[in-house]
Parts: sequence; structure tokens; C-alpha cells
Amino acid sequence: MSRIVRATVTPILISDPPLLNVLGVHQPYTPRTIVEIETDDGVTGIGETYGDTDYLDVARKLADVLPGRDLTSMNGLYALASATLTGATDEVKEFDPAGLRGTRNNEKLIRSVVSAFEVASLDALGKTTGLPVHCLLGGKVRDRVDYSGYLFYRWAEHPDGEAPDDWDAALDPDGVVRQAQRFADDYGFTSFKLKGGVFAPEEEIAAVKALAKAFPGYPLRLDPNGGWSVEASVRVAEEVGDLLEYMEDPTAGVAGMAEVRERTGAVLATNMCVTTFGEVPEAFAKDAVQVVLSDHHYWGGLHATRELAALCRTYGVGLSMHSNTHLGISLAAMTHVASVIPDLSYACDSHRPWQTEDVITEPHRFTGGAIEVSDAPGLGVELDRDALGALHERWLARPDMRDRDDVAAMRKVHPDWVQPSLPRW
Ligand SMILES: O=C([O-])[C@@H](O)[C@@H](O)[C@H](O)[C@@H](O)C(=O)[O-]
Ligand SMILES: [Mg+2]
Repeated sequence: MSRIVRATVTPILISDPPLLNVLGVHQPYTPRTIVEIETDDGVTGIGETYGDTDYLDVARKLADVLPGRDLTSMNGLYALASATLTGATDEVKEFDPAGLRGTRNNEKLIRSVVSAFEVASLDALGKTTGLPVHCLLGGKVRDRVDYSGYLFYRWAEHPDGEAPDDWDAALDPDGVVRQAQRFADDYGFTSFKLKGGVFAPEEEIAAVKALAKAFPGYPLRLDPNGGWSVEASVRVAEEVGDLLEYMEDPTAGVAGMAEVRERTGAVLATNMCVTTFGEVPEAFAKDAVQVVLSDHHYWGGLHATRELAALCRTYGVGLSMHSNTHLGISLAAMTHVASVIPDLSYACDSHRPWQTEDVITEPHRFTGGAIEVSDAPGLGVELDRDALGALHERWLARPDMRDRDDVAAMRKVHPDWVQPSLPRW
């Protein structure tokens, strides 16, 4: 049995474009945490998760107590991580990511941290046994995992010119269609999700209609992160419901989602009102959600994602996959777990095409809108130590960017901006 001899946590800051959402805009740099687990066989496994201070604190404490434990003792990670969480973490800053990812609680925080250690353990175990992670999860049922092109309203550049990329602004239906065309040309995506809640629903309805015209028959999704009232959601469903594969979190909360469902019959997906196991019973009982967007980070890892899949299957609820800003380690983990869930029948979300940097030596390539499932041992990716070092240096140099804050970033352009309360429309 392999034993863990060292667990290392490295905070980094990665470039991020000025992507707009219902609460504000992305900062030029966003934090991620990279986890390495070394075993007494001389093998190292890697994992990745959120990097904001709350996550980093728990990750560092969990790393300290891992040496000496069996590599396979992954089911004990949650209890270990919980025991490290001593201080209160419910101080809510002005930018509250709960507005994008649902309830903010310790369970989700701990699960998000645990996920990176579980993935790193699976990677190390795979390298030790010569098996790819999908084999450790029971074996893949598909060789390629489909992703949807994740469209954002965006500015061409950040106000101070930091972290530039080569994308144009997209602030109207034409800009959104141009962005989708580039995604289709460069990555082969055959379905699109538009991050909404940025402009009044009528403008976003026009963007969906423009996409449907430019890409006939492509599955489309619109996600305002709970930014609409029930009435606005019903209006959107009536206008473009038949063009959408699903509406994602049109309105915040189970009661509102259930009402939209009842009044429109629209298929509703969520990564906001069902984000922990405890939120499942009420939402399913009220038919508030027809598709759950799993996210192995905040559901607690790859095994937990399979548990969620079993629950969804039991209740006849669909499963798709949510994404936040992430790098190639997480993309590899997402692809392995998606490959082993038979009824994950929707294309997954991924922010990865927006990132210009990575910490793996050979970043993935999307072809035909999909990522090939790796059969190499472990995750099938290698850490690029130079890149990790450089991005960690940036983290050291930029304490102002160590916590995601879409409200502060928006205030640089609109000095009076405060976090909008939901519903915004
Ligand atoms: O990155 C963003 O702006 C997204 O809005 C993200 O934070 C959400 O969690 C996510 O993409 C979603 O599907 O809601
Ligand atoms: Mg969403």
C-alpha cells in the first residue's frame, strides 16, 4: 500500500479575460490552488481547485495532516478537512460568489478543497498502478467527452490593459455570434451556452435568436445566474424556450424555479439551487430542476460526482456539467469523470478555452468540440513546474488579486457599482 509522504499546496494567479456576468466582471487574474501528493513509491499526483483565501487556508491545513496516511484513504478526506476548519468562515464580503454558485457554506468549501486532494490521490494511484483515472472509477463508457462553447458578453480588454488576449468585445447579438463562430472554427463546438444576466432579458433574447439563426439546430443554453424574476423568466421561456436545450438558473431559489417550470414546462438546469446533497430532496420533490450541473469541485470529487449521478438517475433528473475558471488539471479530471457516467448526455461546460495559461506541459486540444479521454496512467497530464513557479510568483506579487472579486473589477469602470441583488430584472 502506498503511503503519502508529502502534500504540497501552491496558490497561483492565472490570467482571465474581462468576462461579464450578472454580478460584475472577471478580474485580470484569478486564483487557483494546485495540489501535489507524493507517495513513498516516488510518485506524485496532482489536483486543482479554487484558490481564494478561504479555500487555500483549508487546503494548507489538510496538506499538513496527510503525510503518513494511505494513498487510498480518500473516503476519510472530508472528515479530516472538516476537523481543520476551526474559525468561522461565514463572513460575507461584498462580492459574494453565492450569487453565481448557490449557497455559501462550509460543506461546499470543504468539498471543494477535498476534491483537489481526491483527484491528486487518484492521479498518484493511477500512476502507481499503471491505470488511467477512468479505470479507477470503473471504466469509461465513451472515448470522447463533448463540451459546449461557453459564450460570454465581454469587453475587448481589462480597463488597465492587464492580461490581454486576442478576442474582440462581444456586447450585442452580432458580437456574440462572432464569438461563437470563432469557437466553432477553432474548437469545433456544436452547442453553445451564453452567460446571461448581463443585459436586460430582451437583449439576451435577441442574442439567442441570432445564435439560433447562425447555427441552426445547435443546442443552445442561456444562464443568467438567477438574474431574472419569475415573470421575466416566464417571458424569456415564452420567447425563446423552444430554441433552448435548457434554461439555466433563470431565477434564484427552488420556489421560483418550480413556478417557472410549472407555468412554462421549460427544462431548467441548475448549478445554483442544487449544489450539495442536502439541497436535492426539496428541489426534486418540487420539480424545480430537470438537469443538475455537476461540478466535481464543489460536489466533493469524482466519486461524489458519481454518487450525484446515481441520485439523478434514480429520480429521472438529467445531469450535465458546470464549470468555473479552471486549468488543464481540472479539465482532465472533468473529462475522466464524464467518461464514466453513462447518462451524462449533455455537452459539458468548460471555461478552459478562455484561459491563455496553464500548469500542464501539454494543454488539451478540443477537436470537434470534444476532449479525448486519456488512457495514460493517472490523469494523463504532467505538471509544468516552470509555469507553476511563474504563476505562483504572480500570486506572491499580487495580494490584491488573491480573492475573486467581480464587483471590485466592475467598479474600475463604473465607480458606483455595488453587487446587484437578485433578481436583477
Ligand atoms: O465565471 C463566471 O462568470 C460564471 O458566471 C461562473 O462563475 C458560474 O459559476 C458558472 O459559469 C455558471 O454556470 O453559473
Ligand atoms: Mg450556471
